[in-house]
Amino acid sequence: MAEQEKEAALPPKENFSEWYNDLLQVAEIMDVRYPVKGSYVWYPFGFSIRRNVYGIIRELLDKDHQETMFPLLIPENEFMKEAEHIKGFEDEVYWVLNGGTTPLDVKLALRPTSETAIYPMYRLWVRSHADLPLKLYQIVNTFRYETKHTRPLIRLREITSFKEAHTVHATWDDAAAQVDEAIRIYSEFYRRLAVPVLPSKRPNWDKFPGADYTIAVDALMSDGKTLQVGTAHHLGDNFAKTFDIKYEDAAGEQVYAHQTCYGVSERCIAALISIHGDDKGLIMPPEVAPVQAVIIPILFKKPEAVLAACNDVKETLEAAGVRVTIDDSDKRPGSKYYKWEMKGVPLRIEIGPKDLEKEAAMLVRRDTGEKEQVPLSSIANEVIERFAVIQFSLLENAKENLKARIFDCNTIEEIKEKVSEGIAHVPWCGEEKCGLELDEEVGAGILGIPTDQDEEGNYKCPMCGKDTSIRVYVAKTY
Ligand SMILES: Nc1ncnc2c1ncn2[C@@H]1O[C@H](COS(=O)(=O)NC(=O)[C@@H](N)CS)[C@@H](O)[C@H]1O
Ligand SMILES: [Zn+2]
Repeated sequence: MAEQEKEAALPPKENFSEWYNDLLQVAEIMDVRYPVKGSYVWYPFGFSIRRNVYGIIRELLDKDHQETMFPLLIPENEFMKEAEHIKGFEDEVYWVLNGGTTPLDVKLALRPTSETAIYPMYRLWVRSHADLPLKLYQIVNTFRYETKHTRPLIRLREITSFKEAHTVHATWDDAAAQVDEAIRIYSEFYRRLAVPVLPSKRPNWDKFPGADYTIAVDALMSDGKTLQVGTAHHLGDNFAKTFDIKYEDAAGEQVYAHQTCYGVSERCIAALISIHGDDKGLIMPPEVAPVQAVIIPILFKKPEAVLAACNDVKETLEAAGVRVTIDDSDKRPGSKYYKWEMKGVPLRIEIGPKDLEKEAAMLVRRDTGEKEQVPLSSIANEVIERFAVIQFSLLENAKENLKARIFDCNTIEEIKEKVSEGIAHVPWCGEEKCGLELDEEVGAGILGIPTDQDEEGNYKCPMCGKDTSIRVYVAKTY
């Protein structure tokens, strides 16, 4: 990859939009110059982050799901079967009309999501309650003709990393338990990325087309807007009735199955970049960092001895499973620091003649800048311990920041003021009319009813004044 000729200056993070766009390029995560709107190119460095991040979601799902892959193209007759689903996607679906110069007799949809590709096959696969629960997932590209402003990793027309799980159950309750399990898996997935998320039940007007209800997890981005970073849908037996997915129960009756589906996309990477980065660039949680430690030789004296020590340290760390590199390029140390800080490498290891005299190395944390000299003899333990400390610190800081930016509000004025900084926690009577009017009034929408809705208090809906015991999150969103 062509090295950055000059050290491209990154705007300060408070200019979040410019900071985010420039960082994707300068840190070599995504190249946004591809000539199709809403389609972007992974640089190898960015793709390595994706591989590590999706390795975690696979680890969590593979405990009791199976990974598979369904076709990209969906025949129109299948796609058009589920009325609500079509209504939800008719403006977003791409169609293939020709094969070469031959018009197709059946139009083919590029999957915007795969219910209508998968469920005709589930109809063939599900026969008896012994086949249930069926829990499959795939990680594929999907296509949505987004008309809102497209943004790399956040709002794509080609979603390159769409992890969609589709499960089949004997009863509505079993499917409801699976939706809760999906949100638990997502909360654990995001904890591993040191990204705190808020699970909430979406209001009816914002649920997935064809679902009974939707529970989503939202992350608070550093500009105070929230990003929906995962969703789980209870599909009831709506799709089972449409696609005739039935099983024979213990009494020999044919029963329609109940289903769920749940998905995340590369927004998970947008969230970790946005939440952990700073003015110097990325800060990678160690578990997903393509390079976890970079060794910088300080070569003004005894260069051979220093380089030999650096290679020993690299071998020792590699043997301990650390992703480590030595930057022995002929750049001056300062520009090396700049490059690897930009790429968010969690730990820098400086080794020079003075360190050698003490048989030590200087460890520098990317997240805090803290420097500490450690003995070469225990470098692997010292490095691995610090990864755990960095992970804990990134998550705790992010949790504190989130907590500090959720504001209890009771009046429209308070809500208006607070949604420009973060999330308003607002009483709501539950009426759609009030919910939509609130959105109009304050320019921010109801995210949903927190799943950990603790107290049943008595509040007044800020729109209609009616007594209510529930409060919802309201925020400006991506
Ligand atoms: N245009 C987009 N670009 C990037 N990510 C997106 C886009 N649209 C949706 N997503 C992400 O994909 C997740 C799942 O999409 S969804 O429409 O909510 N749900 C489904 O498609 C269901 N079939 C579950 S997989 C969303 O929570 C959101 O995080
Ligand atoms: Zn109301």
